[in-house]
Amino acid sequence: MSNRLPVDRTVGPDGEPTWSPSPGGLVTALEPVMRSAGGAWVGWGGQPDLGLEPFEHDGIRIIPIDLSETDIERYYEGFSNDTLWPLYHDVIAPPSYHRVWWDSYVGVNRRFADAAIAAAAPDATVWVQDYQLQLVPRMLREARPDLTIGFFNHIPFPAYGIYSQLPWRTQIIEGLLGADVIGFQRVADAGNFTRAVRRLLPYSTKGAIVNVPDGDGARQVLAKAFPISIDTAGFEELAQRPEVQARAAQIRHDLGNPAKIMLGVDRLDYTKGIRHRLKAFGELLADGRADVGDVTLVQVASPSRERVETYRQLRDEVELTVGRINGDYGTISHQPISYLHHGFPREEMAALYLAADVMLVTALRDGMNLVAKEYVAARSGDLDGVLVLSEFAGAADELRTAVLINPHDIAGLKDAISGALDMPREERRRRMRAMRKRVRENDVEHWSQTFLDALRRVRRGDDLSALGAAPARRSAGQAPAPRAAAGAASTTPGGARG
Ligand SMILES: O=P(O)(O)OC[C@H]1O[C@H](O[C@H]2O[C@H](CO)[C@@H](O)[C@H](O)[C@H]2O)[C@H](O)[C@@H](O)[C@@H]1O
Ligand SMILES: O=c1ccn([C@@H]2O[C@H](COP(=O)(O)OP(=O)(O)O)[C@@H](O)[C@H]2O)c(=O)[nH]1
Repeated sequence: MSNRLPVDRTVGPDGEPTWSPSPGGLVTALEPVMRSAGGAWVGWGGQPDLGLEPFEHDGIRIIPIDLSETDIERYYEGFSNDTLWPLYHDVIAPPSYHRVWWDSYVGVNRRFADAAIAAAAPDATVWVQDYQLQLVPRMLREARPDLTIGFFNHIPFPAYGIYSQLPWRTQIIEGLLGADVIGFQRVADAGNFTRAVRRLLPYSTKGAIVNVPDGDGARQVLAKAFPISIDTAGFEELAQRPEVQARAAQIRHDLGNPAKIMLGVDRLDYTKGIRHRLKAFGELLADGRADVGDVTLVQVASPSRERVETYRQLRDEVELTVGRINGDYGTISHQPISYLHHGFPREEMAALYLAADVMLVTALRDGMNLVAKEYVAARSGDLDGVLVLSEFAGAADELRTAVLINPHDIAGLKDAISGALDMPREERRRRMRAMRKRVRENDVEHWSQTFLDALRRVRRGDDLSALGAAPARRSAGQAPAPRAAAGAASTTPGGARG
C-alpha cells in the first residue's frame, strides 16, 4: 500500500484516459517487488475523484483509492508535502501546520486502512509505504490483529529536536508502532525514531526493538535500517542493449561532442540541492576552471508537486539561474546547461547515465536517492564515470567510494566537481568497481526479502538479537515503562504472537 499507485491516470488531448508511470523512486523500487509477489497494490491514481473499480495492470492487481480535490489539497499537497516533507527533510523549507490538514490526513489514512482491511485475506501481510500513511499501521492492528504489518519510511526521519515541532508528534509515533517492523533508509533514521519513542511514550527500547504494551503483556516492534535499492541486474541489462548505447552516443553528438558531460537527474524538489549544483557550476565557468564547449551539464528536472507554492518558487529560481548561466557563458553553438523540465522513460535514463562522465547528486537531504545507484548499475559494463554524491543522501552510507561532498560547502563542491572532471581512468575504475559490488549485493530483491524476513521473524516471536538488538536504553529521567519494562531485556514478550 502506498500513496501513489505505480501508474497515474491522465487524460490525453483527445480526451482519452491513459496510464503513465508515477514519478519517483518509491514506485521504481516497489514495482519489481510487487510483480513477483502477487497480492494487490492499494493506492491513489494521481487525479481527483476517479471513481475506479479494482483492476489488473501489467500483471499487478490494483485497488484504487479515491481522493477528492479537497483531500488532494489538504492530505497530499498540505499535510504530506507541506508539513511532513519539509519537517522530515530537516526543515530545509519551513513546514506549515494546519489543523484542517491534519484532520484530512487522519481521514484519508482511515480510507486507505479500510480498503486494506476489506481486501486482506486472513493472516495476510500488509506492507504500508511511506510518510503519507503513518497512521495506517495502528488502524490495521486495531481492526485486524491477525494481519502481519510492515511499514517502510522512504524519506529521512529527523532528529527529535526537529520532529518535536509537530503538533501531532505522539499520534504519528503511535500510528507507526501499530506495525511489527518499521523500516528506515539509514541507521541514523532508525535511531532518531527510537529516540522519539523514548521521549514521547513510556515504552522501553532495546537497540532496534521497542516494547509496546499489548493486552496484559507487550509485543516487540523492530525499528531498523533496510536501505532500499534498485533492480540492479535489470538496469545493467538495459544499459548493455545496443540501442541504449547508440542512444548514449547520439546524446553526446547532439550536445556538440563536449569533452565532458555532467548529469543531474532529480524531481524538481528543494531537497535535491539543484540550486547549489548550479551555483557551483556557474562559479567554475566564471573562474575559468570550466569552459563552455568542453563541459556541458545536462539537468533533468522532472515536474513534481507543482501546485505547492514552495515548488513553484523553486522552479522559478532554478529556471532564472539556468537562463542567467546560459546567457552569460553560452555561445551560438554551445549552451553550458541543457535543461529539461520533463520526465523520461527508463531507457532514456539509462542512455543519459551512459553518456555522463560525471553524475552530480547534491541533495541537501534525501532518503536514499536511487538515481545514484542506477548510475552505478548503468556503468557496470565499462566501469567508467564518476559519481559525485552528497553525504546527506542515504546512498552515501553504501557508496563510500563515490566523491562524497557537502553541498552547502560551495568551494568544496567546486573542487570536487573539478577533480571529478580530471580524475584519471584508473581511479574512476577503482571507485566504480567497489560501488558496483555494493549495488549488486544489495539490490531491490535483497531489500524486500530482508524486510519481509524480519517481518516473519518478529511475528513468529523469534529471538531478535541477530536483527539488531543492543543493550537496553531508556532516556534519562524516564520512568520504567508499565508492563513492557519487565520484558525490555527479554526477547519474547508475553504479548507476542507465535
Ligand atoms: O508521489 P510524489 O509526491 O510525486 O513524489 C514522488 C516520490 O518521492 C519520494 O521518494 C522517496 O523514495 C525513494 C525510494 O525509496 C528514495 O530513494 C527517495 O530518497 C525518497 O525521496 C517519496 O518518498 C515517495 O513517497 C513519492 O511517491
Ligand atoms: O525523468 C525521470 C526522472 C527520474 N526517473 C526515475 O525516478 C526515480 C527517482 O528516484 P530517487 O530515489 O532518486 O528520488 P525521488 O524522486 O524518489 O525522491 C529513479 O528511479 C529515476 O530513474 C525517471 O524514470 N525519469
